[in-house]
Amino acid sequence: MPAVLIADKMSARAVEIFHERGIAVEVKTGLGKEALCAIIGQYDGLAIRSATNVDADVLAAASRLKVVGRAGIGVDNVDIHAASKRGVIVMNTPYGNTVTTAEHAIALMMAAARMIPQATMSLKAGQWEKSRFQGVELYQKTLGVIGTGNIGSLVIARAQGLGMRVIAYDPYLSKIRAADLGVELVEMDTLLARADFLTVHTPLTDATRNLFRAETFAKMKPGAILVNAARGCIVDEAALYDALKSGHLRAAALDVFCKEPVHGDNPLLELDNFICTPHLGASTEEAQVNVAIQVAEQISAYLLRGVVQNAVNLPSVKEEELLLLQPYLNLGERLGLVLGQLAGSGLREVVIEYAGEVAELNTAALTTAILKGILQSALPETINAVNAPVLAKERGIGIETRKRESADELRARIAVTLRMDQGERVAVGTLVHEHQARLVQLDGIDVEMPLAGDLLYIQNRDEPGLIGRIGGLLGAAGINIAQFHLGREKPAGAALSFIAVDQPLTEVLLEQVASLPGVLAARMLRL
Ligand SMILES: NC(=O)C1=CN([C@@H]2O[C@H](COP(=O)(O)OP(=O)(O)OC[C@H]3O[C@@H](n4cnc5c(N)ncnc54)[C@H](O)[C@@H]3O)[C@@H](O)[C@H]2O)C=CC1
Ligand SMILES: O=C(O)C(=O)COP(=O)(O)O
Repeated sequence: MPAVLIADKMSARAVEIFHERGIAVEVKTGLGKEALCAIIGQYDGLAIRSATNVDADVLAAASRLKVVGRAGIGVDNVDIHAASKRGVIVMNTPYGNTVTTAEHAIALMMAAARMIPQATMSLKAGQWEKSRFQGVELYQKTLGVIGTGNIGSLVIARAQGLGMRVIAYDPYLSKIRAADLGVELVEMDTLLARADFLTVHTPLTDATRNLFRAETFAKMKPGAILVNAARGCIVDEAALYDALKSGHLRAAALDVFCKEPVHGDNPLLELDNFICTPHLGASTEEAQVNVAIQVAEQISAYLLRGVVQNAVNLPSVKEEELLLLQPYLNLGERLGLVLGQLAGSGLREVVIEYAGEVAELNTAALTTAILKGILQSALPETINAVNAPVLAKERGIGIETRKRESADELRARIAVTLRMDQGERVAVGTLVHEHQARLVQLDGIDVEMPLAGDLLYIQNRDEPGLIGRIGGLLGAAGINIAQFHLGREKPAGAALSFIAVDQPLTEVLLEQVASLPGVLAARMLRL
C-alpha cells in the first residue's frame, strides 16, 4: 500500500480521499527541515502547500518518493530540477484557488485605495478620523495587470466590472487573447508609466524575481498603488520601502513576502501607507476544499494507476488517454531499450518519427518513454519518464521528433534513430494483436521480433549453415530457443538474427557464439 505524508495544513477532505483510495496517509505539519528529512524516506507521496520547502536535501533523503503534490499553484518552494533528476513528479492544482486569489487581489486593491485596515485600527483605538482616511476611486482609473494567466485574467474581468480601464503586460500573451480579455497589451515600461493601480500575477521565476525594484518604482506614476498577491520576491522590499516612505507610491498591499513567515521584523510593517495579509490569497473555505480534493485525487491517481495530471515536470496523461497510449508507451520504451543496449558510447542525438495513428496520440509522453528506455541501460541512475529528459539534456543529447499522420499508413509505427559520435542505429517498431510490441526493422533490415524477454542479437553473414551452428551451440549449453527470426538486406548481404531464449547466455557462451563462423557480433538484449 503506498504511503503519503501531508506536510502542510490542508482540508481534511484530502485525508478522506486517500483513505477511500486505499492509500496510507499521515499528517505531520510544521516539521523543520531536519525532521522532514528524517521521515521522508517512508513515503511514496508528499502533499504540501507553500510552507514546506522541498529542497535538494529533502529530495535526497526521499528514497521512495514518486510524487510531490502542491495543494495550490506556486511550486517555487520545490526544487523542480532536483525532483526531476530523482524522477519525482511535481504536480500542482492550477484551478482550485484562482477565483479566491483574484478576489483577494481586488480586496487588497480596494482596501489600499480606501485605507480600510488603517481606518479600522484607528476607530478601534477610539478615533474618528474622517479626513485622515480620504481615499481614491477605482472607477475610470487605469489598472496595469502583469501576468494574465488564470488569476490575472479573473482579476481583469473583475476590474472591468468595477469600471476600470485595464492594460496588461505578459510576454506570452497573444494579441488575440488580449482582445478576448478586452485589455490593451502594452510593454512593461508603458504599463508602469500609465497605471494608477498595478497588480502582479506571475509565477516567481528568474525573470520575475525583483521585477519591482528601485528603477521600476522610478518609472511608475506618482501616487500609484501596487498590489502583490503572487510571490514575495517579485518585489524588492527595500526598494518598495523607499518608494512608499518618499510618498512616490501612494500605497502598497502585499499578501506575500520574500521571507515567510514575517514576524514583525519587516520594516514595511512600520509604514502607514502599507497594508498586508499573511499569504491569505488562497485561504477561503471553498479554495481549500478544492485544492485538497484535487491534490489527493491527483496523487492517488498517479500512485495507483500512473495517471499524470497537472505535472509541472512531465507531460500530462489523462485517464481515458492512458488506455490507448499504454501499449505504445511500452513499445517506445522497449525500442529505446534495444537501441540503448546496442548503441555503445558517444550518443549525440535521438530522432523519433511517429507515423500513422500513434502520431495523433500524446507523443510528448511517448518521447519520454523512449528516452527512458534508451538511457536505462547507459546510466547508473534509476531512470523514469521524469528524469530521462533532464538527464539527456545534461548530457547534451539532442532530441528531435517528427510526425507523419498520413492516412495511407497501414499501421502505426515508431522509428527511433540514435546518432552517436560514430555511426547511427535505427529501430522501427509497431503493435501487433492490438497491444504487443514488435520490432519490424533494425538498421534498415526488415525483421519481425516480439520485444519481450531475453533476446540474443546476432549480426551475421547471410550464408548457409549458420542457423544450425548457433542452434547446436545453444542446445549443447542447455539453452532453449523460444523464437528465431532472421532478416537480411539482400541475399548474401548484411544480415541479422534475433533469438528469443528462455534464459540469458553467460558471457562465456556469448563469446563462443560471437566466434562461430559467419557471426560478426553477438549481444544479449534484456527487455
Ligand atoms: N497569494 C496566494 O495565495 C496565491 C498566489 N499565487 C501565485 O500566483 C501566480 C500566478 O498564478 P496563475 O495565474 O494561476 O498562473 P498562470 O500560470 O495561469 O499565469 C501566470 C502568467 O504569468 C505570465 N508570465 C510569466 N512570466 C512573466 C513575466 N516575466 N512577465 C509577465 N508575465 C509573465 C505567464 O505568461 C502567465 O500568463 C502563481 O504562480 C503563484 O505564485 C497563486 C495562488 C495563490
Ligand atoms: O497556490 C499558491 O500558489 C499559493 O500561494 C497559496 O499558498 P498556500 O497554499 O495558501 O500556502
